[in-house]
Amino acid sequence: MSGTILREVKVEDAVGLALAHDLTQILPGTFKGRLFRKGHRVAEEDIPKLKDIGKEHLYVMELGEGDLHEDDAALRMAAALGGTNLTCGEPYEGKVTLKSAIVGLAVVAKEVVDEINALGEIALATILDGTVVRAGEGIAATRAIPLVVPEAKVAAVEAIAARYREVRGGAEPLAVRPLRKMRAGLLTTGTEVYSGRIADKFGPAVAAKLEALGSEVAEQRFAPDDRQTIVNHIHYFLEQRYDMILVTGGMSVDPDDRTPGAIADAGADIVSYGTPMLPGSMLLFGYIRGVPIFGLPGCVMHDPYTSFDVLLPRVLAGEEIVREQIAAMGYGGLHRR
Ligand SMILES: Nc1nc2c(c(=O)[nH]1)N[C@H]1C(S)=C(S)[C@@H](COP(=O)(O)OP(=O)(O)OC[C@H]3O[C@@H](n4cnc5c(N)ncnc54)[C@H](O)[C@@H]3O)O[C@H]1N2
Ligand code: MOO
Repeated sequence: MSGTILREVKVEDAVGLALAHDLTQILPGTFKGRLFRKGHRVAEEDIPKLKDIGKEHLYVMELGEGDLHEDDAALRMAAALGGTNLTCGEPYEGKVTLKSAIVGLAVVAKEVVDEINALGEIALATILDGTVVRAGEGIAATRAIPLVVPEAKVAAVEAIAARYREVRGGAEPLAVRPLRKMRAGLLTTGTEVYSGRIADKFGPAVAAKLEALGSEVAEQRFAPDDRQTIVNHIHYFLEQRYDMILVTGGMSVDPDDRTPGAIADAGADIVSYGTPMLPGSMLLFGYIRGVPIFGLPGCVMHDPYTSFDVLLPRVLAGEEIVREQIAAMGYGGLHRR
């Protein structure tokens, strides 16, 4: 703080003065929020309420040159970081939240977050990169830790954000990518399903996962555990020009698990067979004539969060999936213990 004067005033003597910051009330289990807004002029009847939340003294503030109030610091940082499809809220208890305006895939540059938080005195908290967000959900929040911070700290945040944009050819440190509506061809393998021995549970589960993200299964077909039959169905889906091909079942180590071999025989470039995440370790991802193709293991049918649920939104957001990205899914990828 350079030149800022913070004077403590007894609440009894504060009548008529403007509050220097939002004041929070916490009633455990019932309420946590702003009781008084910054700038509110203290009235006689406020005194008991202030005492109830533990305030005996209030600050009267004269901001020095080169200093920023927590609200202004949080606003400037949010403005510097915010990108496409994000809206910036008003300061609340010294915090500004960047919220998604759409359903989409959150883009969060971890290196920017880490560099900013290493500065000290200011905080940037985000969700994880690649998370699916709904409209109105927060993806990041900025805040100054002390009530007043040097303006230079905030300028440093602005410089980090600007440098990232410059070095990455205009890429945004925080943004939300919209999800495309894709039409998928779904091939369900398994002689036990094809023959009618058991009812198909994979089709409805996969359709629900696609629909939840605004896409659809355009056509479902069934095949026994026969390599050439699976290849033929994949080629049929290519002729239909579906945006994505999904093949379920037969992904692990039994002699009847024909799917990975069939996907290769069909002519796919396999980005990865095997994904370091549980559930979903037997997932295969590749491209066939530019069309994304997945081999989906049994767990996708019954587990709500698998490697498919990580990769599907990325594909819908238009990302080109590369091997390194799949290899990096192992850290934090154990969800079935
Ligand atoms: N020794 C090992 N065992 C297993 C491994 C492994 O690496 N070594 N991997 C495990 C993982 S991970 C998974 S996931 C499962 C199953 O993977 P698959 O994709 O090969 O699944 P299937 O064998 O085809 O089927 C498993 C189970 O689910 C039933 N199923 C399949 N499709 C349908 C459908 N459309 N509707 C209803 N039920 C279906 C199928 O009848 C089997 O009972 O393997 C682990 N084991
Ligand atoms: O691929 Mo398994 O699907 O990890 O459970």
